[in-house]
Amino acid sequence: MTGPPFDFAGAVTAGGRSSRFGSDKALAALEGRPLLHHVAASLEGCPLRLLVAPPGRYALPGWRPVPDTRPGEGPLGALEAALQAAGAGMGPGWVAFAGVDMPRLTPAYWAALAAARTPDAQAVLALDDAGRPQPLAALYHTSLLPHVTARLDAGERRLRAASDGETTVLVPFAVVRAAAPDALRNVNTPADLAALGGGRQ
Ligand SMILES: Nc1nc2c(ncn2[C@@H]2O[C@H](COP(=O)(O)OP(=O)(O)OP(=O)(O)O)[C@@H](O)[C@H]2O)c(=O)[nH]1
Ligand SMILES: [Mg+2]
Repeated sequence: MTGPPFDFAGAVTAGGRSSRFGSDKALAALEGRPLLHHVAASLEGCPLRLLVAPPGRYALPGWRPVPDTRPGEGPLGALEAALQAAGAGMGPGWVAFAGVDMPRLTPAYWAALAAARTPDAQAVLALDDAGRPQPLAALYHTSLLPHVTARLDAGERRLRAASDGETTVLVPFAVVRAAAPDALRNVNTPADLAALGGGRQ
């Protein structure tokens, strides 16, 4: 699947341990393709595509491998690596940052988030059906990098600490659902994958 041309970089983070899944969930199959490919397909329209993962673990044609700045420290560290690489690769701008375990993300989902950007915004997060912001399928601006680095240096590891309220735009679930009904489905366990119709590879 090829998406529309986007004006933001895409970054997939795939450096986790898949401890709840029990084997590498990036490679688990859904509809004959690994989860990694599903997520990447939603971002094929990005002019710069970044895969934040341990060097050599995956090969994804057209995607630039980016090592973690803080290997094994979690997705906030991966966001730091993605913002750094995006800034170096394209200058200041927006980055669509996605977990490898969100196979129902689509170009329409990213377009809906992009349409919600405001001039002062530094992050755009979707709300789920319970009103919770979703930081693992969100847009972040490269101007957040110093803040992310400072939080990491202070010991923070929660991805939701990446942005603060004042410059974060929240997209209502109704808008998300209209664009991509299952976009926020997340695979943490084999049961999550089975619920989407997939199985372990
Ligand atoms: N690059 C990078 N990605 C990470 C890291 N830790 C987690 N992730 C990714 O962040 C996303 C969400 O993390 P989780 O759902 O907790 O995935 P996980 O850590 O592999 O799984 P669990 O071990 O079951 O928590 C997934 O895409 C992971 O691959 C890390 O240290 N580096
Ligand atoms: Mg984890």
